[in-house]
Order: sequence, then C-alpha cells, then structure tokens
Amino acid sequence: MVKLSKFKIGLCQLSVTTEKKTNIDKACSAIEFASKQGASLVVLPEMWNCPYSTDYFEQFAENFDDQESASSYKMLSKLASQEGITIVGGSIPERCEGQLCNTCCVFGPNGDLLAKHRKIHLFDVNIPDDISFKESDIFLAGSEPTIVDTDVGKIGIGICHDIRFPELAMVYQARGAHLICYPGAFNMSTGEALWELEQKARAVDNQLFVATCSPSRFSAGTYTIWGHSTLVDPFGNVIATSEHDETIVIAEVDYSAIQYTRDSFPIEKQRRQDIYKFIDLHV
Ligand SMILES: O=C(O)CCC(=O)C(=O)O
Repeated sequence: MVKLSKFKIGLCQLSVTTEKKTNIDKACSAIEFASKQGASLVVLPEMWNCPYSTDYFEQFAENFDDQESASSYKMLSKLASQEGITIVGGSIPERCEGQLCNTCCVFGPNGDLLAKHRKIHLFDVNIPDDISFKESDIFLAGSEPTIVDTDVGKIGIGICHDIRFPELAMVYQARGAHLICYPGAFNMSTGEALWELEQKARAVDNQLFVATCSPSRFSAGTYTIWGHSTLVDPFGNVIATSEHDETIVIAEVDYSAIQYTRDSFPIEKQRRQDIYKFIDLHV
C-alpha cells in the first residue's frame, strides 16, 4: 500500500574505492545525509561496495544467508530501520550456490528485506578499439522480474543493462509500478548517447517515474563510468540529475503526475492489442 504519494528521493552517486569498508562507510554516511534531507526513499548505485571490474567481484561478494560476513547487506538493513526509510540498495556481488550474481536488495523502514533482484540482462559488449566487457563470464543471470510494494509505491527494479529492454519495463507497468529504479554504471561509450534517452523512453512509454543511480566517474577499476544519476517523470521531464562527480541528488517525486499524464494521453486505452498480439516478430 502506498503510504506516501509525494516524497523525496535521494540518489547517492558514490565514488567507489578498492576498500570494501571505506565503500560501506561512505554509503552509510550518504544514506544518513539523504535521510536528513528528508528522503523517504534512497537509491544506491550498481556495484557501490566493489569496483565495477571483473577482478574484484569474487573478493567483494557476500552470501546474504551468512549474516555475520554480509557487511554491506547488514549495513543497508540497519540504516533502513535506523532512518525509517526504504532503501533500494544499488547492487553488490552476491554469492549464490557457488556462483555470483549482480544483485539489488530492497529494504523497508523496519529493516526487513522486501525483495532481491538479480540482474537479468548481463552486459556483454565488444566494440573493437573501444570497450570490451563480459559480465556473463562471471555472473549468473537472474530469471525473475522484481516488483516490490513499499511505503513509497510499487517499485520495479532493473540493473543497468536491464534498462535497454522495454519489455521488462512494460511488465512492471502492467503490474502497477509507479516507479522503476535502475541502479546502473553506464560507461563512456554508451553513456552520453543512451543513458538519459533510455530513462526517458522507459518513463514515457510506460507513463511512470524512472530513477537511476550510478557510481561517480572517479571510481576505482579500469571501467570508466558515465555517472549522471537522474530522476525522470512520466512525461519524460528530467526532474533532477547530476554530472559525473560524487554527489547526492535529492528530488521530489509526486505520483499525481502519473494519473495526470495517463488522463491526458490515455495510451493504455488506445493500445491496439488486436493488431500486435498475434504478430510473430521472428517471421
Ligand atoms: O547497455 C549499456 O550500454 C551499458 C550497460 C552497462 O554498463 C551495464 O550493464 O553495466
């Protein structure tokens, strides 16, 4: 049940180091800061506890069932209950049955884990003389969409490359999402052209809010991050954004914009399922 239909969101664009404890301490301070600014929902970046680099994932991974050693997970749960807020905990490498996943945990105001999203679309890219990265060498892909009922609305979760797939966002819209959160770490090759465009597209096509949260540019590792954590409204307006430096974006989410946009442009009613329902895209 939505308790708050108008609230502040905090997007913590953190610079990630090679020291896990430093990263946890920084995230902890950022969450406290955002909460003091009035944020009821705080979002962290993809891979905030670990450099986004294949050589670090194994060493920084946590098994969430082993509460003693899962220090990032424990901190998120503690901070959610200490501050009485909802946290979309970016992502961290999760150790799961002998494999690793790129996983986002969502905690409610009493510190309970509300949902866990394992990145569905792994980022495998090879642009000659530019960027080469193969998440599927390291991670196991998730197989479930994740939509979670929170005090601050129904939130769909995607991680970075998941934003490229309109179908996932459509599933969230069909299941009643008000907001889709995409912790992400786009890069210099695709960030400028696509990061904001993808957010606006997902928001406008589905007439809901989209929030993204990235690590800052000057994070450890060989992968250079685009940054630009952003909130987009259902009309495609950028409500708030950042450059690439470490920062915390605080912005207001007002869900009345969803109904307003849907009443003004009732595309859901205009949808011609009769035309596309039977189309086999592969023919
Ligand atoms: O889809 C892209 O262009 C970038 C995706 C990405 O950086 C990621 O999934 O980590």
